[in-house]
Amino acid sequence: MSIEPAADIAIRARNVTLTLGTREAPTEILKGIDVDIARGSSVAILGPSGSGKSSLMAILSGLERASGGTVSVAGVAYDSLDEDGLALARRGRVGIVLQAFHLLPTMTALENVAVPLELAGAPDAFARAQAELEAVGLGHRLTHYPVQLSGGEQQRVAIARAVAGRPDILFADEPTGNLDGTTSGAIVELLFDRQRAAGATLLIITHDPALAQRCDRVLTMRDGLIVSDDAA
Ligand SMILES: Nc1ncnc2c1ncn2[C@@H]1O[C@H](COP(=O)(O)OP(=O)(O)OP(=O)(O)O)[C@@H](O)[C@H]1O
Repeated sequence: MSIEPAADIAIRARNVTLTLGTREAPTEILKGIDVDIARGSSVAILGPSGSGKSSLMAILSGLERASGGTVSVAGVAYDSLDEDGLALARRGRVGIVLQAFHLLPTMTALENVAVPLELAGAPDAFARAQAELEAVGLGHRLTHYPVQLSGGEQQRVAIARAVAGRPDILFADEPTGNLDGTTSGAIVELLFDRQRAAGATLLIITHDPALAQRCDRVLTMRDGLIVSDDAA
């Protein structure tokens, strides 16, 4: 079955399932997700703890393999059971921001942004990384190590790293979960700002209704399914 989506669709999922646990005692985490995400849109995923939000994002961002179904991300259509497809998705044009920042502790802020660019073959990796860090207000923290940065500053580095590769799609899993209220607000503004600058599609998991209202569309998950789909 071809799932090649129209050019205005950034993400297409069809009957995506995830089953974990043992053969004797399988647990259905995702029970058949169907969704199309429009290119350039911002979409929030809400839902109670354990409803499958992070699992869905892990599959759509290429970090995890689905048990069944098909996915097309950033123009790469693949069968989610197919290793080659997964490798393609990983090389695809996606950026990821996670709650726990996930910076490499032995690298400076500049290196954390530049090294992935270099590994991706960008010729001007350090210059681009510096420009991205300046864009997130960290031009004065280039040589600082993560341990020397505040939580908000670390998340800014993570956002700079995610957008530096000029992704078609930006995934954010509770990007403000480890930050205080004031810092959260600033990080959210920054994320939307960088999304617009990159012209990227933004998929964001949040427990914050105010943040969800900032998005074009809100999906709510419950028990492994999308149970509501609203324009915000
Ligand atoms: N590797 C795993 N093995 C077994 N169960 C898992 C595994 N990863 C996740 N789960 C289970 O899958 C369910 C969905 O988890 P997931 O992290 O996707 O939910 P979530 O909606 O993102 O929750 P939260 O808001 O708490 O982050 C949970 O019940 C979780 O315990």
